[in-house]
Amino acid sequence: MEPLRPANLPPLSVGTTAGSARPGEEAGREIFVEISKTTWCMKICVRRRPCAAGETESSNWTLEDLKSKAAADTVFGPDTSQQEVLQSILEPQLDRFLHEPGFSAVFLAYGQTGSGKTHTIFGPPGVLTEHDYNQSGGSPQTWGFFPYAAVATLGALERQGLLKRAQLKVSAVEVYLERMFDLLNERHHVAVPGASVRAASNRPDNESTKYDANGKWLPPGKWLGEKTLPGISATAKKTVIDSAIDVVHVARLVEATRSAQSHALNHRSSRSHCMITLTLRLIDLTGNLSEGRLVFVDLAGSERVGKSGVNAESTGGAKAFNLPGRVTVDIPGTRFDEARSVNCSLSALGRVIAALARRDKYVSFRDSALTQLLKDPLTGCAAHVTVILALRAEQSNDSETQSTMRFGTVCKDAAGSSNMRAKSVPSKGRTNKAGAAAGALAELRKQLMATTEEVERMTAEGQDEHVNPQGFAAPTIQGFLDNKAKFEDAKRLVTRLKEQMAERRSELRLAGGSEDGDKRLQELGTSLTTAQQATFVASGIFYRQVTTGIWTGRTPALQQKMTLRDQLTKEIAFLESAGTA
Ligand SMILES: Nc1ncnc2c1ncn2[C@@H]1O[C@H](COP(=O)(O)OP(=O)(O)OP(=O)(O)O)[C@@H](O)[C@H]1O
Repeated sequence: MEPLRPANLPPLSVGTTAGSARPGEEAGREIFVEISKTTWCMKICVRRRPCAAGETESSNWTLEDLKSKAAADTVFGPDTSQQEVLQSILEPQLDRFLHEPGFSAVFLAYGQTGSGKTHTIFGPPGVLTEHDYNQSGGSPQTWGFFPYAAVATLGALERQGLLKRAQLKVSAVEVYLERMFDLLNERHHVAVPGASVRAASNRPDNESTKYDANGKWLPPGKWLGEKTLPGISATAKKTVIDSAIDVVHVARLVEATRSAQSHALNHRSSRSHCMITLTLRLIDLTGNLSEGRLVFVDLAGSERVGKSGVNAESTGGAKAFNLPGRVTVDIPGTRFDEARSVNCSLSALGRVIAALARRDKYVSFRDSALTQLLKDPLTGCAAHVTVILALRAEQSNDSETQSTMRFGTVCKDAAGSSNMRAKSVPSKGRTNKAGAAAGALAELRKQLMATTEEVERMTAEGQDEHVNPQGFAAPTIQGFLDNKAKFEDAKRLVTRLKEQMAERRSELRLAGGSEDGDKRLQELGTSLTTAQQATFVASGIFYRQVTTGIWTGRTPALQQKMTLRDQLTKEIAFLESAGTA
């Protein structure tokens, strides 16, 4: 594998991640330094985006005003490049992540719609491609926090010969209309006990709250007509990433599956909050296992519904792309509900942070799915939280700018009381309190054996997916199996074609060409339409056939056990390859 540390940035200031190993550095040693004490701290930074091409609107705000009003530690003006922001904000935390076992940091991008949150966390539209990566010979200068951090981490591990004893995993969860979805696992619903149900039912004024004929509360998924998703899991899937290309694929999958919508203020507006977690697990030379995390949160944009052209009659909720066969949401008022839901959850986040700042005994994390999701990263003992306040700051956005600044001051207050809280929040063992990897391995093997037995038992009981041949002629069964295979192939093809279109767009952009009239893009577009139609038809046939009783799906309980078995197997393989067997 090629060294992955981006060549176009100056060396990291600490440790061994830049260039070759330092004199005296022995592979695997320097990274395992002792940290005497971890603290919980919060930094605020303001990033003002430039006006879009063709816009000339002036602003009432100087950078100094912004800094003092938001109580910010750092301010970046419209001319600051992505690289400068990365170097100033991300790199110091990245250094610690790489050198202090168990170090955790959170980056929270907050701001009005279209202010540059996704730009900061992921990058501008269309840059997350293999093509861009290969052309730049490292992380492209435009890449955002998440892809840059992931690639830099892999590069550092490789240079230090630690790839065998380290594992980098990523998970991505979206909060959309108070429900959580796993973006790396076909948008399966991620259940966090009590979170979404309480959040919605506690708010009688919430437009998103609906009831059935008996007055029973209906979760949004039900009234949106969404199918029950198979395999609801308690936690999001963690995907192992081994190369820059894996990072590109993950980032693009997130981009493609996230709920997005075009409106007057942003043509690729994220209508959901998205949390990406990079987990680095390391086994040191004495066999101790540590786990550090970098958490990137791209919050959905707060919006004044009138400005974005959304009202109670607006139809067509966010489309989750890349989901062949999934029912598209198109319910009157859905976009309005989205805006309300986003604004409610951001208010809940503000209240939570304010309560933390006041050192309240009770902090209402359960007010929204977002705060439930952020509870762990925000209260972790080793968490270093950086809030990036993204701004448009032109005159017409004055009230949004004021409101973003207010969020900054709330966070700053919380930062002031952080030391107190750090003592009262118990550590979840993610600091350098490393467990012995060898002991963990023995425990995992025991768990694997028990889980495998469970899977076998449940399969023998008929809980795995199967065809029910009774009452069906052989050609009918064969027809069903053929269509099922066609459905799965078509889903894969749709995903591949979307990736190829993104690649082509990037090539054209780099070559300074236009997408209009590009033959290759048109061909891909036509193939995509055909593949989407095939998926739609096959999914219709599949679900109709399933209602005849010809096929029984796997039970969720067995699915969970099988997922657990796979995770345990991978985990054991990792520990064994790290030499702790
Ligand atoms: N600092 C910047 N420099 C150049 N372009 C930027 C900058 N910040 C944002 N943009 C551009 O502005 C547009 C909107 O940005 P982005 O999608 O990141 O906004 P957002 O805050 O995530 O909005 P939403 O909340 O609606 O999802 C994008 O095309 C993005 O590339």
